[in-house]
Formats: sequence, C-alpha cells, structure tokens
Amino acid sequence: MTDGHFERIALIGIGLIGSSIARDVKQLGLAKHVVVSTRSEETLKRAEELELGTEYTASAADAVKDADLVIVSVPVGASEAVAKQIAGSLKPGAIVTDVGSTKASVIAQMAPHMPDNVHFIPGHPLAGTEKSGPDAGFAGLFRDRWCIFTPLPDTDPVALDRLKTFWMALGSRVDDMDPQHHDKVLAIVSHLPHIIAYNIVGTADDLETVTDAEVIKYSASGFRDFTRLAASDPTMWRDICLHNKDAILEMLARFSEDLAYLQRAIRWGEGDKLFELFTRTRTIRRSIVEAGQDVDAPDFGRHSLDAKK
Ligand SMILES: NC(=O)C1=CN([C@@H]2O[C@H](COP(=O)(O)OP(=O)(O)OC[C@H]3O[C@@H](n4cnc5c(N)ncnc54)[C@H](O)[C@@H]3O)[C@@H](O)[C@H]2O)C=CC1
Ligand SMILES: O=C(O)C(=O)Cc1ccc(O)cc1
Repeated sequence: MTDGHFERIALIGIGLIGSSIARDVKQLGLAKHVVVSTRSEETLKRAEELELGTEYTASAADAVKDADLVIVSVPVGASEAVAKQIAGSLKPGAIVTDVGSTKASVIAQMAPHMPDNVHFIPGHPLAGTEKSGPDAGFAGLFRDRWCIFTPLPDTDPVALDRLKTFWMALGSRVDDMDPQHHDKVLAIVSHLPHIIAYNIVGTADDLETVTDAEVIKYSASGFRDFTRLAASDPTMWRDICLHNKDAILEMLARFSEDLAYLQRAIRWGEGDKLFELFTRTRTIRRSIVEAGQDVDAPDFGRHSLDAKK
C-alpha cells in the first residue's frame, strides 16, 4: 500500500511528538493497530487514558513485534538504548524511523543495531512546541511543516517513499538531506535560538541590579518570546546539545564573532552598521512569512492577553 496506511504501527515514546503522531493516526485512520510503548509506567497509563493507541506495553521489544512501522520518539540520547531493546524483535521488512532533532548521532547510535532485513530511515519533523509529555500533543501539529529524512546510502527508495507518504498524510512537506548538513542547518535555525534563549533568561535571573520580580513584571515582548523557548524540555535540550556538539559549537563561534561586531558598533556609536544589519534581518522575516512558515500578524498572531481575560 502506498497511501500512508500501515497495518500495525509501534510508537516508542509517547510525549509531545509521539502523542501528536498517535492523534493524527487515529483521526485519519492510518493504522488498524497502534501499539504504544514508553519507559515510564505513569506515562503509559496516561497514554491509555487518552486512548492514544490500541495496545500498551512497557516493553519496547514486545511493542515492535509484527509492527510494519516503528516510530521512535524519545530524547536523542536514548536512541541507542531503544535500538538495542527492539533490534531482536523487529519484523522482517519493517520500516524503523525516528523523529530526533539531531541526525548524525542518532544514526551512529541506532544503525549498527538494526538487522539487515529492516529499513532504518532516520527522520525529523520540524514541528513542535515548548511543551512535553503525552498531554501536550495535538492532531495537526505536522500540517504544513517540513519533515526531513536523512536516508542512508543503501536505503530502499520504495520504503522511503512509503514513509514519506505517511508523513504527507499527516500534512507534512517532505525533503531529503545529508545527516551532517541537516545537523548544521538545524544548529543555526533551531539549536542556537534555544541556547541563546536559555542563556538570556539565565542571565536575567542572575542579575544583581534587577530583581526577578521586575524582569517578570516588565517583561516586554522580546524577553517574553525568549522565555517560551527557554521553557522547553531540559532532558530533550541537554541531549540535543550533547549530540550535535560540533555543529552547535561551530555556529556558536560564528555567533560570538558577529555579536562582538555588534558590541563594537554600539560602543563606538556606529549607527550605520546597526541600521544596515537591522534592515537586512527584516527581509529574512518577510521571506519566512512568504514561505508560509509564520503569519504576518504582529506578536506572531497571538491573541492579546486582554482578549483572554
Ligand atoms: N518537542 C519538540 O518540539 C520536538 C522534538 N523533537 C524530537 O522528538 C523526540 C521526542 O521529543 P518530545 O516528544 O518533545 O519529548 P517528550 O519529553 O514529550 O517525550 C519523550 C518520550 O520518550 C520517553 N522516553 C524517554 N526515554 C526513553 C527510553 N529510554 N525508552 C523509552 N521511552 C523513553 C518518555 O517517557 C516520553 O514518553 C526528541 O528526540 C526530540 O529531539 C523533534 C521535533 C520537535
Ligand atoms: O517550539 C519551538 O519553537 C520549536 O522550535 C520546536 C522544535 C524543537 C525541536 C525541533 O527539533 C523542532 C522543533
């Protein structure tokens, strides 16, 4: 079948991403059986309460038995442990994929454990929020968002097509990339912004001359936007930093250099340099809106706080 349907899907990890996939699969009727597995008994129980699957088990090995599609949605640092757990129970011909935010490390952790008779195809949906856990997921998360695949040199094109069709059924646009290139692109568009956010919120929290109460009370939209990113899951982001180390350090070095240029321009009152940069960056925002990756409404289209009262 090439319509995005699978007889049996196993979801290993049922947090924001796994549970969003589960909700879409259920809503769109993309699988007859959906087996949910996760490490913590509490999360598994919650997944069952939310009716995210048709079967539930704490054993990843049991979950993947007879599954035609296995989707691993755990923090990237747990990839090898999961690969080892499922390797001996995979159905011949099954597609095994993941959703991890880094790709070279996930491939290094998982590929050596994958049997020759399964299709291991790493993937990464570029969609998410700062929330985590099974309650945070929602149907439609992946609609109009990109899902990048980093196939291995020997990946079967038919299996890759089948997996892409599945993600397209969830509303995603699909693309292929080399894993190292993926990690560089994501280092600048996703990992660095989160690190900068964690840093600025940490700096504000550490200030001696401005109190935490003032930071919160007077937080203008700029700081407030950083706090959303800095509220992201600590385990997930620790793992991303540790597993995309080289690309992140490379981008951080460039970032620090450019920041020093800005610092110098401010110190020496070089308004033309500041104006030139601030004009150039505005066009990037316009291009993102034109590409349909954000809305043009002020404040990212959020409802005003007043409207919520
Ligand atoms: N949160 C986001 O916005 C996005 C996250 N990702 C990636 O998706 C993956 C999952 O992220 P989220 O769903 O946001 O995380 P989450 O924290 O909401 O869920 C993680 C799930 O993995 C389970 N888990 C953790 N260690 C495990 C192990 N050793 N064995 C089995 N299950 C285990 C947890 O119990 C939980 O069910 C991560 O690799 C992340 O980098 C990708 C795109 C967006
Ligand atoms: O919440 C946000 O703004 C995000 O950027 C979500 C996100 C986090 C990690 C990814 O690998 C992809 C998307």
